[in-house]
Amino acid sequence: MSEPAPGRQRVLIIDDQKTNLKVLGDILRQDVDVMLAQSAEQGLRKAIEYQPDLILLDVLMPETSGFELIKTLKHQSLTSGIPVIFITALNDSSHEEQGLHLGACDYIYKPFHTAIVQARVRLHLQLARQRRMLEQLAHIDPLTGIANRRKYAQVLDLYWRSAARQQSSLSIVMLDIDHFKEYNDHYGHAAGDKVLHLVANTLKNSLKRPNDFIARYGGEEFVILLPESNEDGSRQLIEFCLQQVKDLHIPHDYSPVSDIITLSAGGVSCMPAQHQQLEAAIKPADDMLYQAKQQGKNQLRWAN
Ligand SMILES: Nc1nc2c(ncn2[C@@H]2O[C@H](COP(=O)(O)OP(=O)(O)OP(=O)(O)O)[C@@H](O)[C@H]2O)c(=O)[nH]1
Repeated sequence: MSEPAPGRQRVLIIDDQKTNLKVLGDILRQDVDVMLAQSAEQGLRKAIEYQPDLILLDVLMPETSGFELIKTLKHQSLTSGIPVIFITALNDSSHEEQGLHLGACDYIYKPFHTAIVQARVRLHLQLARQRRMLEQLAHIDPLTGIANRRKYAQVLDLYWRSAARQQSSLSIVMLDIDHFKEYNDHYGHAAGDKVLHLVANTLKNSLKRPNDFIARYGGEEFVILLPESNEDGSRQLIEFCLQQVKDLHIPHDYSPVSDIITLSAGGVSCMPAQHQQLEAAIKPADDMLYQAKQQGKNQLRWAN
């Protein structure tokens, strides 16, 4: 399956009848990238892998019905947000009610009218796009443009569970700009805002892997999550991040530790266990940041 064209939305059509797949595919292909699946199992796989913007789902299919499949889709975090339109020969109100009750956003009877299918698909894609934009806005810190604390909480939960399942290491790092109050007091709040933006984006651009994650934790504090990264690799990367910020050479004549903007950081690498408390696992990173501040700032401390 080829990659979809950038910017184009994707629709996954799931129907056991090849002719239905072809007809529906043909009428939508002009507006969107179309993916086809001939069974519920194949549809679920493609929904997880390709994250379509919309699913058109037949109800009557052998083995697993559309009603069964939508229950699975709505229960999985990776697919629960994808809108589903039923398109079915079950053209009575009780089935329509059941489909909508199970979480479908629309219900179209077969035989269908081409123009109506196109119009409804367009409408739901537009709603999906608006929903995605709102979600993105709700997860971005407006000053720095990086993820905010709400997004961090979600990603941490996701990474934590995934690391526990795969028995892999997760590194958590807290970072804080040194003597930022003095910076604000002497250079002004607007200049402080610019520094926050620059530091946040320098840290972000210093991360290497697609799943490395940074958020603004609050004020002048940031948090970095490094999944599948052990202590050595994580420490090296964070030292590199701190150096990248120093290399900006942002003057800070009122910092007792340096004449440029520096950061202190505290990190921990852990192997999450299913029933371990998340808060307890993060605390060492906080403690290490505190230690770094106490022991002179402008440094990284790592929990043993
Ligand atoms: N410009 C600006 N300043 C902020 C923002 N959020 C928090 N701050 C400032 O960050 C400063 C944090 O001060 P402190 O918590 O005393 O920390 P600090 O001066 O960096 O001292 P250490 O952390 O011990 O090095 C305060 O002056 C806050 O007003 C922001 O969005 N913009």
